[in-house]
Amino acid sequence: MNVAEVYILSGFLGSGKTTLLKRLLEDEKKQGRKVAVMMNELGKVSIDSDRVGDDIPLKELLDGCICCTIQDKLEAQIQGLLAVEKPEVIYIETTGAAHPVEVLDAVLSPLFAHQLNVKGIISVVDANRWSARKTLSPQVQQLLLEQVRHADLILLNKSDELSEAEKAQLNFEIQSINPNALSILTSYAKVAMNQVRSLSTRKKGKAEGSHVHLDLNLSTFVHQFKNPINQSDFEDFLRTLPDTIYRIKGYVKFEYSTLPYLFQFSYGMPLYMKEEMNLPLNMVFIGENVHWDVIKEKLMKLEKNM
Ligand SMILES: Nc1nc2c(ncn2[C@@H]2O[C@H](COP(=O)(O)OP(=O)(O)OP(=O)(O)O)[C@@H](O)[C@H]2O)c(=O)[nH]1
Repeated sequence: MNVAEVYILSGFLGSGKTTLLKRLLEDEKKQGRKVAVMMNELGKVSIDSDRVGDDIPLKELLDGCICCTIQDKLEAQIQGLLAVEKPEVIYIETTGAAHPVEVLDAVLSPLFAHQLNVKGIISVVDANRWSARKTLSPQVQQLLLEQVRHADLILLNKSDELSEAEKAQLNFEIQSINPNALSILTSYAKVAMNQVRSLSTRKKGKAEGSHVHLDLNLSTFVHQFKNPINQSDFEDFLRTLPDTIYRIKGYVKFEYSTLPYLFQFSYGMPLYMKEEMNLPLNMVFIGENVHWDVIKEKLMKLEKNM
């Protein structure tokens, strides 16, 4: 089965994400890999898509932000890409207003989680905007913070506009918020490609037989059920989960039904929707500092109890 690498480019409006994307695509051209790019803009017309070469399939996710209104559309588009274009790598340039957890959530569908290897979230920080962030609304300040906190690689961009003292101060501030990520001072997003490509090599805590990605801060875990389970045992299991599991979604079959349910769990709230057909019983988890091997053990026990 083809597994496509996925890079998520995050960062506030105007921070330099497209500049970075252009660099990454130039490098891909040299490597000769098959690339797909997904972009989304807040408006109807995307200017940035003109900057991508003709030979790269581009799916634009207009009419909204990846994180809120168009999750289903994104899911269908990725599925289409995987089936038709079979890219080796997918770059997702998120809107500057996107929250990294929501983006990761939108990207990972239980329908194709096994076909994607999410290498990491690269956040581009606009150095001047960061320094002046106290003048922004509390919501925007929080978003900037989250984009730093959840990143695996942080580019402190537009450093050409900073003095040496300001550079040191910025680096110090960012590293104290996210000591796990590599942070690099850049000008026009000029980053050494090996620092981008080596993101996955810093994985840790991989559970046996499972797919764990992004182990630095946010991490994801995919479990495949082989059998139906008991619903009340499943709900007991949910109650034992750490509150650093932000999101679960996937298909699960209960003993009383021949068809699966789409299960959604967001910040403690479970939701079930009955499906009309049989689907692979994959369940995707997104969390922070979670011992996935413990979760996996509990999930396997649910199946054994049957
Ligand atoms: N001085 C300076 N300007 C930069 C740097 N990086 C990018 N820019 C400029 O900043 C502007 C925004 O860069 P983009 O790459 O389009 O930023 P973006 O994050 O994709 O912007 P949105 O698509 O609006 O979210 C452009 O005019 C870039 O040329 C840098 O390191 N220094």
